[in-house]
Formats: sequence, structure tokens, C-alpha cells
Amino acid sequence: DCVIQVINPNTSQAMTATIAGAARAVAAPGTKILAVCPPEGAPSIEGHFDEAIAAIGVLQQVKLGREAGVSGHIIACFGDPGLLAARELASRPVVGIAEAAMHMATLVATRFSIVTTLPRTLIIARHLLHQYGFERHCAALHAIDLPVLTLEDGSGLAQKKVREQCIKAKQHDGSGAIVLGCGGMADLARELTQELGIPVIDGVSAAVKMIESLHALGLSTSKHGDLDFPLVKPLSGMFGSFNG
Ligand SMILES: O=C(O)C[C@H]1NC(=O)NC1=O
Repeated sequence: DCVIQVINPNTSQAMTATIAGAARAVAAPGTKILAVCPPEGAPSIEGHFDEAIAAIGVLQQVKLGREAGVSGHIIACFGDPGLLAARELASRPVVGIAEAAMHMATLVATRFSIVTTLPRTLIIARHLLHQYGFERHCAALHAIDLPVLTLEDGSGLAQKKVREQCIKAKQHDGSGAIVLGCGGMADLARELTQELGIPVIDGVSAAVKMIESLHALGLSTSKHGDLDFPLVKPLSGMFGSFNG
């Protein structure tokens, strides 16, 4: 069986539930989803500072997941915070939802657009496109210009803005697919795909299927080279929990 730890790096319980629902909706019958978020940290991740804080929480959860013997880990925030650090710490695969959605988009379209939340986080998506080598695949990036947690406020306003930006992207970008740029948008992909007639891709579900595939192929994070376990040294203070 496959046990996947899905980590919402922010501390929003509502968004963790949204993410868990999207993961469970696509999980194979033999796959168990363990949805978690850090007990402390940022309620939402909306910039470089928040990402640095969230990365520590991701690493704490990855360590717990490794000790629990999970089959793989998903970082369910569109900035993929702490991804490579998590891969050093993990024995099993670690997949970020941005990289998962981008990879899937390249399998169904020559170019994709991204729709995310705040304009100031567009640079984070741009950095990831560069890091993952997908810059030439991304036609355009859009932001709904609303804070991340409006996706969980029940008003439907954020969801309305996501739909509007997806329609704009479909009409103007010349791209064949749309990547949703937030874990909190995970429950919107299927309906938008059907309504708009263009693949709208959520990274949470994409990452679940990627971890299942890696598990089935017996592939895990390589410990040969730079993703080997971290060099052992006495970590002090709040980081002591990482020792041993
Ligand atoms: O960067 C974003 O807009 C979305 C990102 N922030 C967050 O708290 N979860 C996310 O997926």
C-alpha cells in the first residue's frame, strides 16, 4: 500500500481540509492520504519571508513522516517551500505541487498559463519556472489579486476571480493548459476544465499521482550526491528536534 503525507505548509486548517479533499478525490484505492500542517508558523504563505518560515514547518513534518514510514511526501504550497531541503531529509520521494502541475501541463500542452493569488508572488512562480526548466513552456502568469485565505472565506469571490483569470488566459495567452497556482485552488480544477474546455491543472492531485507512480516504480529520492541526508552536526535551540 501507498501512504502519502500531504503537507500544507501554512497553518490554515480550512486550507488543509481543501487540500486533503483534492488529494483523496484522486488517490488510488490502495493509497492512504495523511494530510498535515505545521502546528505553528504562517497562516498563509504570500512571499519570500513567509516561505522561509514555512520551510521549517515543512521539514519538521517531513521528519515526522519519515519516522512514520510514509511512502512519499507532498509540499502542498505553490512555492514548493523547502523542497530540496526536504529531499535531503527524506528517504522517500518529495514532490511540490508547483513542479507536479507544471510537469503535467507539459504532457498535455506545448505552453501553459499560471493563475495564482497575489501579484507579489508571481516572482516566486517565475523563480520555479527557471529552477525547473519550464520557462519556455509558460506563456503567461496571472494573479487574482486577493490574499490566499480569501479562498477559504466562503464568499466565493476568490473562486469567481480564478474563473475570470482562467477565461482570460484561455482567450489571450495562446496556451493550451492552465496551472492553478495555490493549494487552496485544488478543488476548482475539475469543474473549470469541464466548463472552460481547456485542461486546468491542480498540483495537489498531480502530485498524488506522481508519488503513486514513483512508489509503483520503486523510485525514491536519490541519496547519491547532493540530496544525501544532511551532514550530521549538533543543531541548537529550536532546531534541536532535528538532531538524531
Ligand atoms: O503563493 C500562493 O499564492 C499560494 C501559496 N500560499 C499558500 O499559503 N499556499 C499556497 O499554495
